[in-house]
Amino acid sequence: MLARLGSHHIAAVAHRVVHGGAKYFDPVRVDAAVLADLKAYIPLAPLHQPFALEAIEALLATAPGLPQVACFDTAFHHTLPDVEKMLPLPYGAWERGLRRYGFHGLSYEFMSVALAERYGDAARGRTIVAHLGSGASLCALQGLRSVATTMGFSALDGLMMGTRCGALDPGAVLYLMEIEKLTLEQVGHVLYHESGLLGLSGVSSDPRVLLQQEAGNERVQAALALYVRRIVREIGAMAAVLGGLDMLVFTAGIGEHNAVLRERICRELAFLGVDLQADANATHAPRISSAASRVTVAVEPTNEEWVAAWRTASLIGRPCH
Ligand SMILES: Nc1ncnc2c1ncn2[C@@H]1O[C@H](COP(=O)(O)OP(=O)(O)O)[C@@H](O)[C@H]1O
Ligand SMILES: CC(=O)OP(=O)(O)O
Ligand SMILES: [Mg+2]
Repeated sequence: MLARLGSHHIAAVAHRVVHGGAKYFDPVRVDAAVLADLKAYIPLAPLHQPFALEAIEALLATAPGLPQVACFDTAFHHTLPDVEKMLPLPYGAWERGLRRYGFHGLSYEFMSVALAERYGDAARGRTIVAHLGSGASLCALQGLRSVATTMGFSALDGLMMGTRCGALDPGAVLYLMEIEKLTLEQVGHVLYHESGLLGLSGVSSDPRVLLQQEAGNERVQAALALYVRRIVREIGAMAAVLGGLDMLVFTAGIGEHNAVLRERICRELAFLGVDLQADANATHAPRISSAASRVTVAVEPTNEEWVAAWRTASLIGRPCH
């Protein structure tokens, strides 16, 4: 990487760090003490946290003077009201930091900038952003701030994902461990790596592959149907929290590129006043709702790296281009 940059001066390195725990919200310059804190959150985000921290640690060793800034996926959801943050566990859990943090915050922060630019005040109302990538979540925004989100304490909660289960009855986890005798490690592997689209279909975590094999494969059909159903259910829940819906935005790999799944999701949302314009949806146009739709439906490419770079530049006092 350094060789590729040649003679360019590096002012700082921005990192997307998925979990900032209860301590870190604003971007922070990472030193050995901060790194040690962030390592404590590895069990809360095992698919993400270790890899970001590995990169930071390697650079701390090779270029100790180079500012490195951690930008947190959890930060954007700092505005959630307590009623969304709290988990219905014994109160001590809340005091120990067991609560809904929410993720994909860099993506939602990007949306708060991009949607305001493209739609002005129309984006400041009751908006739901669907970040559908390998991981997937929804964020309900009011005045472009997060008021509800589907991911929780870890990036396992909420929507069904490529290999992650999403929201699951905790009783199922107890059953897997107590009756089926899975160890803690095995159950973690099932929930993070062997569930979701891959687990149900037995074919792939990628909807592109599943859509190709759907005809004649009942497990693939079931996986896609549940994937869509979970999104529809959660959009209904978010709309209830918002008291209605003005704008629905699709982003990330699947949200930006998969017109078939967008169509299947939106078809179930007619009761909210969602109506797609088929050609606009097929070509991934910025606005894919029909003129008659009561809800503006948008496709907006995300850019988490831009947010991390922008935040890092602000922290170290350099302009960001
Ligand atoms: N051109 C495309 N057409 C359809 N789906 C796509 C395309 N590009 C990416 N995807 C989908 O995006 C998903 C990955 O999303 P992405 O946001 O890149 O995830 P992550 O950042 O978590 O790796 C893949 O499952 C794939 O189905
Ligand atoms: C937090 C998370 O799930 O991120 P990703 O979608 O990139 O896996
Ligand atoms: Mg992503």
